Amino acid sequence: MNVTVLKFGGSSFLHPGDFGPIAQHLAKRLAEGENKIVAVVSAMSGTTDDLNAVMLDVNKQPKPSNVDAALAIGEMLSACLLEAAVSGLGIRVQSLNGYSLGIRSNSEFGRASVESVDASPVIAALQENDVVIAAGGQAIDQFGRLTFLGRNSSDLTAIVIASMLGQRVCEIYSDVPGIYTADPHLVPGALLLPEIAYTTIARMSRHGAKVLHHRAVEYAEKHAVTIVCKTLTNDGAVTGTIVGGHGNASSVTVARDTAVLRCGSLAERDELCALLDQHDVSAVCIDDNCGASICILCDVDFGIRRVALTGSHLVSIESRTAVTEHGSSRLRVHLEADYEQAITRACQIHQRMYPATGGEICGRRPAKQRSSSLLIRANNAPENTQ
Ligand SMILES: Nc1ncnc2c1ncn2[C@@H]1O[C@H](COP(=O)(O)OP(=O)(O)O)[C@@H](O)[C@H]1O
Ligand SMILES: N[C@@H](CC(=O)OP(=O)(O)O)C(=O)O
Repeated sequence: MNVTVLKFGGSSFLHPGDFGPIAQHLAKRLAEGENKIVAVVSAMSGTTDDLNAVMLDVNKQPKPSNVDAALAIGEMLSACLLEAAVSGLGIRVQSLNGYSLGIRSNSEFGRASVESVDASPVIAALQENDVVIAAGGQAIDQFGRLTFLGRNSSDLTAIVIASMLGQRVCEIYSDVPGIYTADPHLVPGALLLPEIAYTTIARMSRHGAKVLHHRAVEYAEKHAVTIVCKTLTNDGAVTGTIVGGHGNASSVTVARDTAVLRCGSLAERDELCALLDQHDVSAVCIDDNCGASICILCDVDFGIRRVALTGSHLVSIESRTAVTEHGSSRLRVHLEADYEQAITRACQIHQRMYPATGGEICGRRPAKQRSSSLLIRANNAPENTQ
């Protein structure tokens, strides 16, 4: 069966009124001759954070399984709303969520990993309908409990579905047309990359380029799915970047709210680094005059929970923004306590990499942390410098 698989992220759903234009885009694609469509959706912008905050209002230490079930509601709602918008156009449509999608994960709540897939529920839904909407970022474990695949993981759901349906391409829509040499909302001179290799964007993503989820990219590479990054404009869909086997460029990434864990000893730090690596949590080792530390770059809450389970006696946990230079042959990571300072540094690095892009005023997002900076050594980087 020839199926078009697309994903719309939370940045596509700022208001309930945003579901209508996306439904119309799907209708247009069908009218132009496409056979069947699966549209994967994320929670509306801000919803996952809101759901998390509500949980914490009720219980400061909720059970991880409880949190996963609550967070999945954001995507379930988006799926229902897009289904409503599509059915309003007279199109046969059905929405599916983690309970009915056929994606099975392990039970690592908070950031579960996909273990197996069964395409038959999606295929059955496609036989009865022209459009199937899938709630992203969720699965069930072996006991039928809902699991959350991690922040920004709807990309992963889209790639998993494309692969399980035997499709070679997956379209990912966002508020930006594709992948740039830096976050275009923060660095004005950022350049759009027409193509990029899986490994390059996966590494950028692990260091904060949330435009694509690293696990989605890695799954796509393993299952030979080409990712086409797009954005929907008033004049239709625009393609920005093709993610496949080729394409490399220097870039700068910014990861906000990373966690710096100060450890009691070097040996403890190295053990914890190995543990995080084993659980596929991106982290870098830090050697500075404050002692031995680790910086967890993404899946931060999940990573901290894994560390806590070891009973390690951490000296402290601090929040930092990590700015990473992805050069042609090495990575260089800088930690900043002040977010604005981090953006300024990202702009300076980018300008050094691409002098022709000029020195426009950097993008600004509200400052959060007090100022200070650390220079670190990356455990998973070709070179660790300051
Ligand atoms: N290198 C980069 N290229 C493009 N966008 C980036 C990059 N780094 C960070 N971003 C950010 O990623 C955002 C898109 O990701 P996200 O907000 O998760 O979108 P969605 O909700 O559509 O999944 C962009 O708005 C941009 O600010
Ligand atoms: N619940 C996810 C939704 C998601 O995947 O986000 P997006 O597709 O907007 O990056 C999150 O906010 O983490």
